[in-house]
Amino acid sequence: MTAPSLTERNPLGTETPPILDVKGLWKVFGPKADRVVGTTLSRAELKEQTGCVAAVRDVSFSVRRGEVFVVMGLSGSGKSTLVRCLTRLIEPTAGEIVLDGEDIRQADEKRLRELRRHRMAMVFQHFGLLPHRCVLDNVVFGLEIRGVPKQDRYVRAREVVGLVGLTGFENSYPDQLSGGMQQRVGLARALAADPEVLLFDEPFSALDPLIRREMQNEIIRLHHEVGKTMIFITHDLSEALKLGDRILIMRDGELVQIGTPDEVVGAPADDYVRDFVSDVPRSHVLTLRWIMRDPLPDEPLDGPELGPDVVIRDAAHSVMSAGRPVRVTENGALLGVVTSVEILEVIAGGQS
Ligand SMILES: Nc1ncnc2c1ncn2[C@@H]1O[C@H](COP(=O)(O)OP(=O)(O)OP(=O)(O)O)[C@@H](O)[C@H]1O
Repeated sequence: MTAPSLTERNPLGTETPPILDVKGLWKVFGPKADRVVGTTLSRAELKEQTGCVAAVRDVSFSVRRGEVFVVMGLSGSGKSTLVRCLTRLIEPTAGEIVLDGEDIRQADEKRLRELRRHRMAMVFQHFGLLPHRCVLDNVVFGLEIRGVPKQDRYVRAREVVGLVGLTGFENSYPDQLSGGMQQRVGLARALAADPEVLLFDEPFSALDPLIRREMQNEIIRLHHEVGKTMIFITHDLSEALKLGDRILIMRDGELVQIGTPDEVVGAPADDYVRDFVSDVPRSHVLTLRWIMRDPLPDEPLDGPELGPDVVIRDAAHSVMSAGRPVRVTENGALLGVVTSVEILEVIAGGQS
């Protein structure tokens, strides 16, 4: 399938300014790492000839303000290294990282600590909650180390505890909470400092599937409420498709594709991505924009209207029962039509 043009279908609008710009980022582990930057050797050749591992190879991307940006790839593809390089928890070997105008690579240690506390906060898989402190005090602790004045700490802590759905549990201790609830405390702690960007490193991979789903929904709800920019690492495609406004797919340290969920599923960049997405029900991810066509000369154009970004599955009932072409319109303009034929091709054509 051919991807609809980016400007047409970018839900956040291409005009949304980036909050984070990464250009030509490399992280090489091993001796004389900087000499390896720019190499075209394969992973095995590099290891054999230099003893180095290029965990991140020439990766460039921008994250837009307010988007959920997912970094996805198999184990060892370089996701954690990439995201840790953003705040220099791992020192990059080469490249540029600019956060809202600030050159992160120029920051000294003191500035880096401030950045990690106030601008780009990381939410880890293990939140490291303090067992002898109750929920509220765990969140307050996060504010304490960020230097928030004492009188403001409890007000803010109560606010974010409410935001993550833990009202009533303020005085509980971590060992009295389920895994999912402990995650919420960690989340509250990160949110309390109100950083511009939240970085999540596989935060839910240790949770059982039901709680995991609950936490994913929680992230979506929180994102709606606070609209914060989030960079989210996962190796789970369904999680990436569910949460991501855009997904960056990595393989062996390299960027393979950046795209919205429907672009990744509808127009995979190569066989690696195609393989990744082969089990995804296309009708659950692709939108009408992908299947609409020009109206035929004699087709009636008085059918119902739907927007181009309606997911095919959600449109199926209306289109199938319309009895005439459904018009796909945007801002009053007719973009194309969809009939049950196009819907059935996706659902029944071996690509549903
Ligand atoms: N400190 C290190 N020294 C040497 N090699 C490293 C180091 N840290 C990571 N690597 C290597 O870099 C590559 C990328 O690792 P990274 O942990 O970033 O991948 P990942 O996609 O996050 O994987 P996972 O999901 O398993 O955490 C791997 O080959 C790994 O072995």
